Amino acid sequence: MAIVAEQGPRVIVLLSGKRKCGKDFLADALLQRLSPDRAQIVRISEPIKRHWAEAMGLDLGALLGDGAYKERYRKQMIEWSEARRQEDYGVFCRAACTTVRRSVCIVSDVRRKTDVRYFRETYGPDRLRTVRIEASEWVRTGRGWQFQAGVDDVPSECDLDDYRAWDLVLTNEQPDGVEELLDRLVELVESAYSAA
Ligand SMILES: Nc1ncnc2c1ncn2[C@@H]1O[C@H](COP(=O)(O)OP(=O)(O)OP(=O)(O)O)[C@@H](O)[C@H]1O
Repeated sequence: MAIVAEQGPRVIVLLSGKRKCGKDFLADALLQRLSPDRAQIVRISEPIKRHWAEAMGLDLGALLGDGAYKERYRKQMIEWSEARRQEDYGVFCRAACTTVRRSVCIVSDVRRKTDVRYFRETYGPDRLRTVRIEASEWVRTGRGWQFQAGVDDVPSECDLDDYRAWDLVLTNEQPDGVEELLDRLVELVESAYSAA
């Protein structure tokens, strides 16, 4: 039986979606709207990339960015991290959360049902809000997405495709529609904040 943390953030927003749907983009924009004094972004992939950068002598900053560099190592990182998760499904969520200091935590790369489970068990369901970001393959291709076997057809990309309990589903396709998406995200956070 998991023990729910009494301390920690007042609201946790979990962002999920296919590659290049705009998870990082919207997380950054939401952070600016809420203010970095109050909110922060947490990436479950950060401890994975840190491990890889150290073990392989790679550039951690480039691995964390949205450029081509991380794509070179994505498949290997997925395989390595999958093996670690088999032993302990919360291993990377726990490691990523050691940096949590602010009252609103935006987790920008939720990929598995066990990620959602970890946050629900650790912080309790009342503080949690889940968001699915959608964009068509056409739009994602325009942002640099290309199908890659071993990346786009494995659980890290597909495990949440059949999850239906999202608190909010957003379509992020229009550059001029961002303000409306942010309004809806802020509303979700503020309602959770006042209820907490
Ligand atoms: N609404 C938008 N308007 C303009 N550019 C956008 C929008 N959404 C995303 N982008 C751009 O598309 C690219 C991919 O977005 P982003 O890196 O946020 O995707 P992601 O879902 O985090 O991808 P990955 O899963 O590969 O990390 C980035 O260059 C980002 O700036």
